[in-house]
Amino acid sequence: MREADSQRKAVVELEKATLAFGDRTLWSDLDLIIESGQFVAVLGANGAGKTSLLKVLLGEQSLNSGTVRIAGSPVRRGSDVVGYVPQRVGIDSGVMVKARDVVRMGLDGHRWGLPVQFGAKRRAMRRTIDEMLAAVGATAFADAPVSMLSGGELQRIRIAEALACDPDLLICDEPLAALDLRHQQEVAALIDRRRREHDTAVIFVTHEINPILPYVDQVLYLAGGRFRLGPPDEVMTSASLSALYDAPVDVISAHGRLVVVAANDMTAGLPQSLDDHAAHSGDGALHGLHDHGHHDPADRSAWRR
Ligand SMILES: Nc1ncnc2c1ncn2[C@@H]1O[C@H](COP(=O)(O)OP(=O)(O)OP(=O)(O)O)[C@@H](O)[C@H]1O
Repeated sequence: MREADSQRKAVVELEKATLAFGDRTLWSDLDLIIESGQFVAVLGANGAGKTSLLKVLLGEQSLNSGTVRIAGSPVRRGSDVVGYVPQRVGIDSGVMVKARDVVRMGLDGHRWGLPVQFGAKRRAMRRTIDEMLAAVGATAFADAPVSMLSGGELQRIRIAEALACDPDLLICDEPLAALDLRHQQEVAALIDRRRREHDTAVIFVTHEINPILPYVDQVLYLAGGRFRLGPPDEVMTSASLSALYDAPVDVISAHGRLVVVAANDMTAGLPQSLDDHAAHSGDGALHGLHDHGHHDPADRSAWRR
């Protein structure tokens, strides 16, 4: 048990949540509680409903049934208790927009055109922005135009923007996409540090779980209208994923990582194509996982419900 467990609060509360488009159910009867400081990874093939789940939490998508609450209140768009790192890496802005301007935007609910601040207010805002930039290791390029930044630098700025309003919940939609391994690890560690130091709850959609596995408390694995939810060492097993897909899936431990593999001919009849997963790793592996050496099962068990 972590020290602060007694003070943990439920940041996300999904109860019997169901989302369907037409006659296609993405997930149903989903009960998910994410407490402050908890890190939840959402996995699943293309089209499994991961981004749609995030949209529900952002107030952009209604449930067909069930309820969703964030920090004890019904969800609403633009809530400042929620920080969002979107899927796309680019920033649609003029070449002259500086990295620090993007973070400043995060302080104002993601709107451009803050009223001009003077005197003490201006200095306080500048200090806050400097702190956010320092926290994500972006001081060196704070005044660079965002159009000049690398993918990894830009993603740091996006995270600083999302964290600028000190949210209770950080929603990340594939923030590691397009980053090289070193930057994936750095960004993952950065998010982990933030949730530990500020008790920020994190929900993190990813196709590449290796860089975050050391930090994940729970995995929500979506497939074919069903899901598995629990600590990684319970969800990411051959038995668990075979049951989820209703087909043979092997979870193999290799070189300190887990790799999830499906037979090539098993996709027929499955509710979701496993080929989609294979496409991400290029060799039939569904997901590369996970360095057991970093895990602390006793720590994670605190999150079991
Ligand atoms: N508003 C909508 N109306 C109808 N269908 C939708 C709508 N939004 C999403 N879908 C469908 O729901 C499915 C799930 O989409 P979603 O974006 O949540 O998948 P995902 O798991 O995030 O996929 P990916 O890994 O490709 O990003 C897709 O088949 C998508 O076309």
